[in-house]
Amino acid sequence: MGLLRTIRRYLYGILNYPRRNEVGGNFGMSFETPDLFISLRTLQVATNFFSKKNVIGQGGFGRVYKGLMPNGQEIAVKKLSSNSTPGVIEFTNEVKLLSEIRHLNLVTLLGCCVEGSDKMLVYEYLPNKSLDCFLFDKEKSSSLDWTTRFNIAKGVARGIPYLHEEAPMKILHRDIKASNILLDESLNPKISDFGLARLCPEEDSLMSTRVSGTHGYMAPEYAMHGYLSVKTDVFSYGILLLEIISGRRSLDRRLSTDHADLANFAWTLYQAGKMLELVDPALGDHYNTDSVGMCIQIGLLCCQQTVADRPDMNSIHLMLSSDSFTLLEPGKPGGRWTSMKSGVRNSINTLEDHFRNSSSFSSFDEGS
Ligand SMILES: Nc1ncnc2c1ncn2[C@@H]1O[C@H](COP(=O)(O)OP(=O)(O)OP(=O)(O)O)[C@@H](O)[C@H]1O
Repeated sequence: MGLLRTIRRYLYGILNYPRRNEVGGNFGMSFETPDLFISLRTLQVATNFFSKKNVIGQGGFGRVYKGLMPNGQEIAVKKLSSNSTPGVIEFTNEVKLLSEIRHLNLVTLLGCCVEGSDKMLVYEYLPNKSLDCFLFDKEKSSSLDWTTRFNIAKGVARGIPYLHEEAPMKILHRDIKASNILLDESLNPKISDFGLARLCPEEDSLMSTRVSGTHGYMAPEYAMHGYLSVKTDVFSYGILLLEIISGRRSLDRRLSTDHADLANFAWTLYQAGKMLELVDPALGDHYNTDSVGMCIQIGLLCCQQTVADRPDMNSIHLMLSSDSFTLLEPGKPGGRWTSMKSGVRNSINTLEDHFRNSSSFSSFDEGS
């Protein structure tokens, strides 16, 4: 109970500072409270008492429900499982970060609810769900033509540098992957799920005690040694880009060793001068070979083993936006990793320490 009270107090502090009076204007919403808190009762009514019929997704921390607000606005409510202990940290993290950032290619947080053991996040509703629902579904993948895929790749490449360089707080997402790219009615992408996001390290990279993310998208230096930097997001973006081109998952253990790891498979084809064999068969011949070739090369540049050789996200966006960019030859992609280095968990200079020591976290730590 004490912890929940602290979290609530903490969230209240964050959400009312510094724009208590701006919220309605910012979100164009007419919720019953002037801040971001939405009552449990309102969400119960909006989701038909969290009816099974309203379930639109299931994530690692709980179910996602579709809801309808009294003003007619459609919403998505992410309800954290009450027994989800790590979820409390991710929850506070997500609310804090999302309440401060606005971008066309990032999902908008409309509000949150903390009542009793219930913790919920309320987002704008994206009618086309997530990219993975299209990409890895044989029947739906054909509705993603190359122009749409390229537009999605570019949109994500616009959203990440906003997080890295332009947002009020510089942020690492840490979990860029197809299921975290939501699609609006016109299939424009919005990056979601900031549960694992962290403030950008002030130095080039820092160590993280808790290595979290998704297998198959994690940069090897992060998975194995806990080194975290903007280039870990770049690595994940590269994997995502190769998935968008190929319609294949980053890791597919049903395939032979040579084919299971997408980045290595793409690299082998690239070196053999057969990179177009990577293209999703669902695209048939309906794609621009120059544009696809450029994207494969950019994807491979992002996945390089040598961290310093990976481009930053702003450069990637520039490369995708210009035909005349001369791309470097990509080096070897990050190898597969199997275990995390044990010393990582005991590291003193942790990103979590850095995060806690920042003034914005002091109210959370007090009394917890
Ligand atoms: N704002 C939204 N609008 C529409 N659908 C959504 C929205 N948010 C989430 N969903 C759907 O709910 C699913 C689960 O989302 P969630 O972010 O909880 O988990 P995830 O990213 O798939 O997995 P994990 O949390 O384990 O990384 C998504 O894949 C998507 O299909």
